[in-house]
Amino acid sequence: MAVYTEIGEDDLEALLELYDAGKLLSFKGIAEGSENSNYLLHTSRAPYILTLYERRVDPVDLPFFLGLMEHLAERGVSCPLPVRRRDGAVVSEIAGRPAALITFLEGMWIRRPTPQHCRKVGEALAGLHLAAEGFALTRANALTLNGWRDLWDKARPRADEVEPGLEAEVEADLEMLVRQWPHDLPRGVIHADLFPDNVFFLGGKVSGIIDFYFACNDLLAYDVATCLNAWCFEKDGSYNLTKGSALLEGYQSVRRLQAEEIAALPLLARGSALRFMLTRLYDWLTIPDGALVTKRDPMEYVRRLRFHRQISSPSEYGTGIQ
Ligand SMILES: Nc1ncnc2c1ncn2[C@@H]1O[C@H](COP(=O)(O)OP(=O)(O)OP(=O)(O)O)[C@@H](O)[C@H]1O
Ligand SMILES: N[C@@H](CCO)C(=O)O
Repeated sequence: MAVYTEIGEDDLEALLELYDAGKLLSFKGIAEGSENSNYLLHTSRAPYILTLYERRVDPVDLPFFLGLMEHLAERGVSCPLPVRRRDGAVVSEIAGRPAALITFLEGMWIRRPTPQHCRKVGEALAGLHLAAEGFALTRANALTLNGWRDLWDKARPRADEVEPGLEAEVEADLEMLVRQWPHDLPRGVIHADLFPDNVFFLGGKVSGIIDFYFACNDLLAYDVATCLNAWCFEKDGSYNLTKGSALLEGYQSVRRLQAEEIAALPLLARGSALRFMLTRLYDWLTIPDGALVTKRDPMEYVRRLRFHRQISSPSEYGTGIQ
């Protein structure tokens, strides 16, 4: 459940007065998600999503996130479009939180992705990378090497509560990644959180990409690695080579990966697994039990880390390179 901030009908009606978005008919909090509060609104004009930005979103970054959605939508990516107020602004305030009204996208996210879904998400990711070219604003990735270290410093003293030995294991990974992290690969705007719950499908096609609130400028292949982690592992923790290969083929049918990017995949996938393990671990240790937020299991990503550690060739992800 992710409704951290409750809003009242009067406040919402007053907020809608600022927009040309019709009169409020109904609204309800959306249970899914974990980062921000989301409401589904029905107005006399259309359905909309109202997002209230919570803990991990720095309001300074909102022009980047919302501007990126506008840039991508103009270039044919199906993503929410921020609704401008009558005065031209896109960021409002409600219940003391910064908030934006965005368009509603049709579709459902896929609980059990097939190789065909993985291929489609690969294509969509590459399409997003190409469409983002030329976006004027930039944002550094707050959740790369330094950000990992900051999170780890906070979580580390209690890591062994989650599994004995985890502290030493993660510390060794982090040190290795800092030493070996690639810096010279192609860069651009990345989504940085393209998990199944952020991709809507309709009739077997990608109908929309949402949740750009970790987007930033970083290595394009790192986004591919994040998708391999998020889409191509089974519930039992095993890697599905057919899915991995489909995702990579889908991506490369739109944007070819350079040999250096392919060679770096094991390291990038390991870094990406560490990144999601760390945010999950931090939340696991800090969000009180009983809060209206679904806590995601850090151990799922510890197991991904262990998998990537024993990879000896990128072909084990399905790249087709021996
Ligand atoms: N533009 C949209 N159109 C339709 N539904 C949306 C839209 N934006 C958000 N939603 C709904 O709200 C839910 C949560 O949104 P979102 O993933 O952005 O939240 P979050 O808290 O940032 O989640 P996450 O944990 O993935 O970071 C989605 O699963 C979807 O059901
Ligand atoms: N997609 C993230 C949550 C939002 O950042 C995870 O599964 O840990």
